[in-house]
Amino acid sequence: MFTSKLLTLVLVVQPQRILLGMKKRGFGVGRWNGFGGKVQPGETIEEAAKRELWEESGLTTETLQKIGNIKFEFVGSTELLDVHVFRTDVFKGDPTESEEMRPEWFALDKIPYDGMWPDDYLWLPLLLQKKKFQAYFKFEGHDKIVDYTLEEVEDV
Ligand SMILES: CNc1ncnc2c1ncn2[C@@H]1O[C@H](COP(=O)(O)OP(=O)(O)OP(=O)(O)O)[C@@H](O)[C@H]1O
Ligand SMILES: [Mg+2]
Ligand SMILES: [Mg+2]
Repeated sequence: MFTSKLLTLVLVVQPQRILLGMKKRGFGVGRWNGFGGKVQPGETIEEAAKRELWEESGLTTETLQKIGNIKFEFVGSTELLDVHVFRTDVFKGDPTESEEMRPEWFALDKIPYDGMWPDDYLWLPLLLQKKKFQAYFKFEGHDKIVDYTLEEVEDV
């Protein structure tokens, strides 16, 4: 009865800053987020993560670290989102605006949590500390978390 949609999310981190993109269209429009999207048939999750990073930010990377898995449920919807979260500290290229995202660097103490999905505030600090995590969030609409679990894990 519940179906699940595989998605990727990549956060590009440097010692003092993080790259986020302003979503210009579609799901999450108007919010800052990492880069990512739907895994396509015939692709591994990691391949999809690299492809979406390239399409949305113009950056390439060889070295994605698996860092988190988040399941999202939206009240009234039978489609769960299964988001695989990666971190990379090594990349090539210059951030370039795409049709989907406008990239911008943020100092690590100036992350725009108020302009992000409300769950990000809870797990992004773990990612920044390179702590692996597993999480579940239940949303009512797109602004309100009504239930969640978040735990650090040895392996994602
Ligand atoms: C609910 N709380 C959430 N918190 C943080 N991030 C969230 C999220 N819910 C979805 N996400 C991310 O949002 C992107 C959606 O995918 P999305 O960009 O629409 O897909 P894709 O790039 O394939 O889009 P196009 O079809 O080309 O427009 C994708 O990275 C996914 O991980
Ligand atoms: Mg996307
Ligand atoms: Mg995309």
